[in-house]
Amino acid sequence: MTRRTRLIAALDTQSRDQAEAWVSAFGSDVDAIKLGLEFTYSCGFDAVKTVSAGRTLFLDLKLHDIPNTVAHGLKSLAHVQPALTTIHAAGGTEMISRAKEALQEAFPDALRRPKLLAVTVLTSMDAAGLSEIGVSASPQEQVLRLGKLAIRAGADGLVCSAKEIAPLRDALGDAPELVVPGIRPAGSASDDQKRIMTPTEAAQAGADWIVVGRPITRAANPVHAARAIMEELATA
Ligand SMILES: O=C(O)c1cc(=O)[nH]c(=O)n1[C@@H]1O[C@H](COP(=O)(O)O)[C@@H](O)[C@H]1O
Repeated sequence: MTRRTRLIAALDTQSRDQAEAWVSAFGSDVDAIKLGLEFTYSCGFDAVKTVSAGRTLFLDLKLHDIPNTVAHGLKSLAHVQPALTTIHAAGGTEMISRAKEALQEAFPDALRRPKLLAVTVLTSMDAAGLSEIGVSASPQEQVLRLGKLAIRAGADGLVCSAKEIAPLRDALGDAPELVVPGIRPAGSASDDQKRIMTPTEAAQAGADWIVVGRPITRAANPVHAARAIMEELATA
């Protein structure tokens, strides 16, 4: 199956002005924007709505709580209208299925319903980090375990690193939306990311979306950095 891998720019900032400036500078140089907990906690939901108006929004709040709390939290997203939103797969089957039901109730029109993405193992974790929290499985084994559980429970897609795309596709097929952070163009700093790959590698492995933050937002020219990644994706 041929898929076009699309670029999500992660606008991790506490400044509404900065986020607005990036969004207007990018134009069509990115396919979607991501606003996460840094922006939402600092600037609030009204700012999320204003900054994302007219754009495809990935609202990344990574909910992880008891099923009832997660379900009610998601129901209140009806006024924001993201295209994608996140919960942690480690919340388990009941949390994920209640999350899905909540989105179905809050967005009765399936075409306007946000896709529910389950975060598997954060791309900032490696085997040592997993072992520290009592998980003896490798990152790949743990991503597969959580990914299968999440899709069975009703998630529409998964957040994983590019290293796990091939085994996830083998296990789950083409349908789940795979959203891939931990992306670093060749030669850029890895920062706090541990499981990283380049845009080309992620596209060739079959990512639906890549999520890129600092390599764009901290570049001397964020628009040029975004454009270079789009060009890399187009020729991958
Ligand atoms: O859910 C995410 O988007 C996410 C999951 C994950 O495992 N790793 C990860 O880095 N992210 C997000 O992807 C973005 C990556 O940012 P950079 O490391 O600056 O490119 C950040 O906004 C993270 O919150």
